[in-house]
Amino acid sequence: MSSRSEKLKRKAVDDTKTKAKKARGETELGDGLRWIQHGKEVKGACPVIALTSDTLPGRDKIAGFDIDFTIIRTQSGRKFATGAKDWEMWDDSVPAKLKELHKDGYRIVFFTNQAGIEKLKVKPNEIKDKIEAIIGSVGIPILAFICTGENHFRKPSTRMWDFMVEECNQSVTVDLEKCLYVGDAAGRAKNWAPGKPKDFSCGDRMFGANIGIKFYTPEEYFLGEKAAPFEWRSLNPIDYLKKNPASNDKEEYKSKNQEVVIMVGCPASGKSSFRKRYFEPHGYVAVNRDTMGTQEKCIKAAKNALNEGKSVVVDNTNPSVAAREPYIDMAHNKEIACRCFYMQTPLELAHHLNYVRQNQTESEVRRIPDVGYNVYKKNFEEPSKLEGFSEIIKIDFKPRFANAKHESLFKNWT
Ligand SMILES: Nc1ncnc2c1ncn2[C@@H]1O[C@H](COP(=O)(O)OP(=O)(O)OP(=O)(O)O)[C@@H](O)[C@H]1O
Repeated sequence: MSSRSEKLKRKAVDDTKTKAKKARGETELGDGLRWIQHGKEVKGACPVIALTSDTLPGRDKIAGFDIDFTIIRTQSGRKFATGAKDWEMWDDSVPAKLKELHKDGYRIVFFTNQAGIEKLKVKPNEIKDKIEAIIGSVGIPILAFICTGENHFRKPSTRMWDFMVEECNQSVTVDLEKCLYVGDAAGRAKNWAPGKPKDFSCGDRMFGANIGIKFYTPEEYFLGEKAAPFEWRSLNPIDYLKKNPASNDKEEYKSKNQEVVIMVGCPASGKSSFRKRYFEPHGYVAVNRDTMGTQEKCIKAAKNALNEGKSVVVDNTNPSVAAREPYIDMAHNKEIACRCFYMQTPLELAHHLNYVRQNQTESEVRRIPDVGYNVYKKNFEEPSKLEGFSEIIKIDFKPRFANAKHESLFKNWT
């Protein structure tokens, strides 16, 4: 056989082996590195794709890095890469610095939010190929965790980190004091350095803070620049709790007489928690569109409960006069009182609670998107006694925690 046909044959065998490896989720990188999927699938997509290894020994020191505009930048100069090959090192110093960390006993780990995958704007293979190429070019084993959408694992949630230390570090305990995280989403304002644009978010800095490890921007870490000023851009949960310590009040809101209670408040302002705490234990029947499906079903359920002599609590956002009217009419027809409980939870806090709730749930239930808040704002009409309420009671938010996990999630930046 000619040497050319031998070469072709060898290449065909190699290609088949590579294909088989790829089909098994394995890479050409060695060290047992292979791609896995993690988390419950939603609409056919897994929330996390991860490059992990069962054979690499675990390490107690983790150096975490965001990828885009931290480890690499686009070669094209665009904001978003035009393909798997559109990248170059963010700075020439990056590979040497990563190698040095590796030599010093750190496990290098990439954590990247890639919501473009869920939006079908970017293919998982494009990101995977890019990560493999980066690792190949640095020449050390690196783990990688890709969050594929706006799900529970998205930074600044610590879930990708938790999964990495709990299940991908060969049971070696991580020493947070020695760990660090580097990312460009650091909350810096426009012109934080001459001509620099505003950071698109503060998510990387929050991610580091939520884990409880040191955080650096790429400029600080790779170029040795001084720390630039920044803003968190959302509720400061620790400060909030200092100013508003958790309460364990014994307030009572129930009525001795049959009545209709209408809750009013934006998404995640705490309405359901409130009615579960103060009304349901006293036999009030809750009607709620999220669980019942439609307004018609809520109205029917409310009528039935009232006819059985029970009190009813309408636990919807109820922003408008029109949304509240059918329930006020029901109360008037029955000649019973109708009270309005109007949540005063500030919007920024409700947004925070929206994320707390997402992180509390093990299921795939996600936070209410911004559009839910916009619809509420658009339809909002301040509740008034002229609508027929016997009383309007404004409820200030008081933190109360069901358990330690709830409290610790509340303390996370979101
Ligand atoms: N007083 C509180 N202290 C601490 N956390 C709270 C409190 N009230 C509610 N939360 C948390 O805030 C999140 C949202 O609360 P809840 O589901 O009660 O809001 P909601 O107004 O009923 O939301 P939606 O309108 O979307 O149904 C939950 O994670 C809940 O645990």
